[in-house]
Amino acid sequence: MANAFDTFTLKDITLKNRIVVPPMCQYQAVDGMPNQWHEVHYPSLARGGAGLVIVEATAVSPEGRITPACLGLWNDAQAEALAGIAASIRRSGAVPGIQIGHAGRKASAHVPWQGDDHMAEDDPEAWETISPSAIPFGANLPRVPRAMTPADIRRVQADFVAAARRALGAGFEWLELHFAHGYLGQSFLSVHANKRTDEYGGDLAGRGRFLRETVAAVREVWPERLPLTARLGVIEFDGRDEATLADAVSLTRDFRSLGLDLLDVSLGFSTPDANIPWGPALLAPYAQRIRNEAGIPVSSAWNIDTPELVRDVLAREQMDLVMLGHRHLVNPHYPYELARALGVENPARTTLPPSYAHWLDRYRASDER
Ligand SMILES: C=C(C(=O)O)c1ccccc1
Repeated sequence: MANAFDTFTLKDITLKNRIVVPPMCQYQAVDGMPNQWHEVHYPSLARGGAGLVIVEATAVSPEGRITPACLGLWNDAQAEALAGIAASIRRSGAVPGIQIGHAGRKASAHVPWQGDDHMAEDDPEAWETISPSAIPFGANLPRVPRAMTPADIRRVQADFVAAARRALGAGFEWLELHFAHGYLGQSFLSVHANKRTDEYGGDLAGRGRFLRETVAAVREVWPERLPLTARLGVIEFDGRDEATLADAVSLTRDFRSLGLDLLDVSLGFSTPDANIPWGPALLAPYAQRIRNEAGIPVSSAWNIDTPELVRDVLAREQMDLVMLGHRHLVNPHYPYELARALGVENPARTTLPPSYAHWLDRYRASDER
């Protein structure tokens, strides 16, 4: 039975605890390049005590960005700049991870606080969107994407492989393929987005082919000794959940046989009509099902909002790693708060750098006397 401050070893990487800062888009990049925003954001989070910090969705090509302000890993200059981010995460005490992805039909959008919607097709900043089929997401993202040709599929898969190579060269030690949240990978799996009649559509074997092939191709270049993971929407809350979950278990078994080391269990977000039952640790039961039925370690996120929920999802073996995004944005030192709440001895020394722990231990706060 694991607890939040147990170590976790996957291949040659050992995390000092089960706490993960999940990828959370910052929408602060220019031409895919990180800048001072990211140079402050990531080490600040890493200093807080999490075992793993995963850099936000980083596009494998310019058209794979969600917005013009998304990070990219399609050229060497971006890789070089991201190497500095990886090093700063490691220097700050966490393992550096990165999520690479392609936004598919959700691409070419304004940043959330500027509309969160598709840019007009004649907007000079906009670009063509692609997807398995010419079916729009709808709602705030109504643009009809171009249906991908086999050549597009091969090109995008090659872009994932090139980005993985660059991530390795940049010093990242944990790679997550973004196959969730209605982006390109999820769209291939989704019956809402994929109506192809060729080998990349139809039954699960067809709808899963892009994802399986991409896992296999990236595994070829990502060293066996480093964790290769994927974030997958295992449920859509669209009225066909049992079918989606069964597909997700089957596909995850395939991923495992292709060399995937862990699945990051998330939501599909493939349709604007989803009826998501937001609530405490809402995905934990589905994470447990994937963990048990696919026989693979899992992480998961979404409303694991209290120390008691963190304690319980690990104690119940519903997941191996907890992804605490909201809590870290509110308090980058959340692991300290978690350690105190869970009764960990010496919470400051357990979670924070000596420069902080020294003061907290020597001059205790009035509520700690
Ligand atoms: C920007 C997102 C990402 O990178 O996955 C996202 C999108 C929808 C829900 C949560 C997160």
